[in-house]
Amino acid sequence: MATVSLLRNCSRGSRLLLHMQPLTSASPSVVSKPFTASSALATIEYFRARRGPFTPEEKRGKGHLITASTHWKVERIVALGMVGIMPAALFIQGSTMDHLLTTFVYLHGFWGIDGVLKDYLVKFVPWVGKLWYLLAIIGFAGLVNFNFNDVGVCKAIQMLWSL
Ligand code: HEM
Repeated sequence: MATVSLLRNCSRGSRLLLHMQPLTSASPSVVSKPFTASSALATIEYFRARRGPFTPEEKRGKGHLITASTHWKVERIVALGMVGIMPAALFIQGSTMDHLLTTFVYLHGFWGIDGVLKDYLVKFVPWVGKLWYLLAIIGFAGLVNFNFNDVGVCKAIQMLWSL
């Protein structure tokens, strides 16, 4: 269900970007309207992440992407995914599992630390988010490289445990 609504929001978002108009419905008039400053503002408003309160219409997906809540759902899907992937990695190994495990654990850890930094540190060190993004990109690239050009994370964890 969450995936369906995510896909629906993505397709709505891409249609919106194409026409630079807030999408109120699948009305054909949206396609013919010219690009104006107010429609650009409406587009920015549509994508702007905010914490609410949301109207019942917005909660049903009208006029706002509700990016923050979509992000919240994706975070939970990733965390739940790890509950299956971690034990599965004990039995099924290979490059697909290496990349799956890396992506899920890394995304979860990335968002977890990102949340902690935003909650407690950004107030005192405003640039810490940028530093975190940079470190995270370098770290993820390193893991992907390790998966492609070395034994991969599953085998590496196994080798660590057998020491
Ligand atoms: C199956 C394993 C795991 C599950 C189900 C899980 C689930 C969760 C959940 C539900 C939260 C709370 C999110 C929130 O309140 O916003 C969380 C937070 C967090 N997790 Fe995990 N997690 C798992 C493994 C891991 C691993 C392996 C790491 C390390 C890379 C990690 C790092 C974090 C961090 C840094 C936070 C944020 C803590 C905070 O906000 O104080 N988790 N996790």
